[in-house]
Amino acid sequence: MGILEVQNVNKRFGGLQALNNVNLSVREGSVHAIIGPNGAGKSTLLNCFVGRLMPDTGSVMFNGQSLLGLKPHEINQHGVSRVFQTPEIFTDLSLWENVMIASFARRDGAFRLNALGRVARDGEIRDHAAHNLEDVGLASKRNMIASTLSRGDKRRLELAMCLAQEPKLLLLDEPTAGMSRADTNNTIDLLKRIGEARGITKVVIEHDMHVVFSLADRITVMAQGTPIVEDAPENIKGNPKVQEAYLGGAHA
Ligand SMILES: Nc1ncnc2c1ncn2[C@@H]1O[C@H](COP(=O)(O)OP(=O)(O)OP(=O)(O)O)[C@@H](O)[C@H]1O
Repeated sequence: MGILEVQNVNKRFGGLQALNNVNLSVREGSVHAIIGPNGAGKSTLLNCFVGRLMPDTGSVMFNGQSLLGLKPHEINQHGVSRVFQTPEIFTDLSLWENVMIASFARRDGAFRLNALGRVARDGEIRDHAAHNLEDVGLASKRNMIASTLSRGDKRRLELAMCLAQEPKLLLLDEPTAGMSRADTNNTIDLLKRIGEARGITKVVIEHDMHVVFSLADRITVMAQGTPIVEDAPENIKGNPKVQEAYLGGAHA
């Protein structure tokens, strides 16, 4: 039994079957990549894990509890955090303030900007935020305003905000999209280091195969809304079904 268990999930947008009977089991402590061509349903599936979309049918269980019907912040409080393709950060605030708000949300359940004055005087929150900024390598930039950061640093900041909520499951939606090769490699190292130190289970959606094969210990390949192969990374590349999916052929 995995920490995340998805059974028979279907999601239709009008005439389009975006998810077609999806089953997925994510083992605790693993890095599970979900790959597949554009439009395969990867983001739709992730959205069903975090309360942004409700599947038409099926179940999504995390740690033995159903996530369906819960609000995004309630799912967050269950220990599921998501890093988005476009970082969701407070651009007018300092890095320090951003992470303090996330640390506070861990206790309070929601991001509250109006609590910032009180939060900033809370020693435990300050220490917690400092620790998480340190972990992603942004401690020296903590007083900078978030909007002035490079794209790579913005994503690191968002990661620090996710970590501040102490997730058990971290969902990463193209964590290196738009990054230079150097930044991509730094992010891979960072995610590996954090995974080992904190034992967080990760689900990664990614198009960059260098990232996928550097991080994942299990890969699910989706095509046309359905998982067509699940296997260890070393068995994925040579799989004819995977090659067919990427060449644009309809799967059997
Ligand atoms: N809110 C929506 N309304 C209508 N159609 C949608 C919606 N969201 C996604 N789709 C469609 O559902 C299908 C699956 O989209 P999804 O974004 O999940 O694919 P993906 O595998 O994440 O693709 P990509 O790798 O390009 O991000 C696509 O055909 C997409 O156009």
